[in-house]
Amino acid sequence: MKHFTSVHDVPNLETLVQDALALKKAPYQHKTLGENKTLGLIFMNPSLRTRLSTQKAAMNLGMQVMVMNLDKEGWAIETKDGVIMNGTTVEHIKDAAGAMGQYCDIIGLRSFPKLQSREEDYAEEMLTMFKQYAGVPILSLESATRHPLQSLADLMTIRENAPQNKRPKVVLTWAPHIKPIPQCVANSFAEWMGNTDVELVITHPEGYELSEEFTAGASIEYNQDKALADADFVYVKNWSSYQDYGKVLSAGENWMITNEKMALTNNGKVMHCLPVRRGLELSYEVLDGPDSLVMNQAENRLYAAQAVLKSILSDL
Ligand SMILES: NCCC[C@H](NC(=O)CCC(=O)O)C(=O)O
Ligand SMILES: NC(=O)OP(=O)(O)O
Repeated sequence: MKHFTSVHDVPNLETLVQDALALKKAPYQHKTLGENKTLGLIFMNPSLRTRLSTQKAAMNLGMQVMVMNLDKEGWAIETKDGVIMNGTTVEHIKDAAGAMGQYCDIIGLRSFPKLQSREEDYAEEMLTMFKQYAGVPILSLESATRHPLQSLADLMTIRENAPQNKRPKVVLTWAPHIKPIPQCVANSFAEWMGNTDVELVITHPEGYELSEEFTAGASIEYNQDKALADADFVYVKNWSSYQDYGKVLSAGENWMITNEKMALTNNGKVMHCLPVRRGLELSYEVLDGPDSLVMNQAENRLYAAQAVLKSILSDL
């Protein structure tokens, strides 16, 4: 694999999932593959899981890792092409990415959407410029529109917990939040599910429709109780509106998943990428209950990252 920024970069999805599950059983099998190779992890936004799991994944493969919180520790970055830089930005992304490419064999980038302009966010300016100017493979650590490392870990988790002899019914449900949150985790999850053999139902209040670019093959059900019927997996996530871009349209009373709602499912399991606002997005009882897969997902982040890095290293 060259870059890893979406499911479309994956040459064979089944091989990648199987590889990740195999690495979970034998994490140190390829501990010299990354010898003398350096991974740079660049963060424009906070992270716990992505930062630590990707760093650990690289260490398991024998790589050296450098981490930089570019938003706080670097020079103020300009992303617009052709502007006269007589304001507050100090260096252009072209020069910053180019320089980082001199020190790293692979670069991971986290760059959230600003949720001001849909056109700007969905153009994936930062990610695209890194690809263009770093001159090395780029690994998305969550970009403006997608979170592919999370989606791979989620797919592993579904494979490990799927019912026997049944095409799993997966429900992606919108959850309440107090502030505008990106669509990227939901976009990416829907897109990955669309590339595998599951029945995907997406449920949310009207106005929260995701871009159809990501939801091909999914059905939309505005009634959450109806959507939950017979579900094997309930993936909980808040997102702000794509149509009325970046807006919170409703408080979403009665949308939080509780044990009572889970009773509508087929002994369904609950998933969330974390971090989660307990008691707002998802109830304590469900998160702490026997059907929660959130720690399973967090664990799988390590092997998802390791499988992706292994694939990129093999093609360097
Ligand atoms: N990397 C995982 C999710 C990141 C982000 N969550 C957040 O921004 C949470 C912020 C808060 O709860 O204040 C999201 O949902 O897209
Ligand atoms: N799930 C996830 O990406 O978590 P972090 O934002 O903490 O990396």
